[in-house]
Amino acid sequence: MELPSDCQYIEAFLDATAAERYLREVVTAIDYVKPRLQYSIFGKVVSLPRDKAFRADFEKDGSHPVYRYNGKQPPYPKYLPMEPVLLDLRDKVTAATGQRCNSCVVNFYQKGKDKIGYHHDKVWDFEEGSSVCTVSLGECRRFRLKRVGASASIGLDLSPGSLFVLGWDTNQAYRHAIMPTSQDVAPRVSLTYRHIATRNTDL
Ligand SMILES: O=C(O)CCC(=O)C(=O)O
Ligand SMILES: [Fe+2]
Repeated sequence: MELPSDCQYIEAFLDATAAERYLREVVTAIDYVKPRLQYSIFGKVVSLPRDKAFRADFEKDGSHPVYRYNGKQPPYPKYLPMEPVLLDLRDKVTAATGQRCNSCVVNFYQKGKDKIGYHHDKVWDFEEGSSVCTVSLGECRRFRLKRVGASASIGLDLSPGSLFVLGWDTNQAYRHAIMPTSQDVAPRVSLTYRHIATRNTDL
């Protein structure tokens, strides 16, 4: 199925050997926020169905971008500087797409039931007009894009070593999701690179 024109799927962004090597490096380097983050829905507090880690470029004075994905108010997530493996992939992403990226949220989908429900990325902290660039590693999982108000969706299997670019307009007009699966699958890691304008020192 055809993707919207501001999106791009580069299946062989990394070759298979590089994808495996980066997966091992990311698994070794990244500690996720523990316990799993929680959110409230209809008055009930539940854990997110995946693990997350927040990384960004830090200045010498310790200031850094913050992406408040969960609401405009503090507290915002705890950020750490990007590890060398994340910097390395960030540079490859920018070389392939032209998109500058100063932050990376790592998502870890350990089991098939781990997922992300349909959502728009919150853009209040984004550089206006920027795209979200996602590198997938590990298990291949089904991504879906669904136009607001539509029932049909576009499905895409995000394979290890692929790069998906979600354009600004598509993020507004469509919601996106990673579907759960009842199959017994290996873990998947996604590196979601963004260019964030808000800094912790602005808040
Ligand atoms: O894991 C993915 O590929 C998508 C993650 C996502 O949509 C997000 O972190 O906002
Ligand atoms: Fe998203």
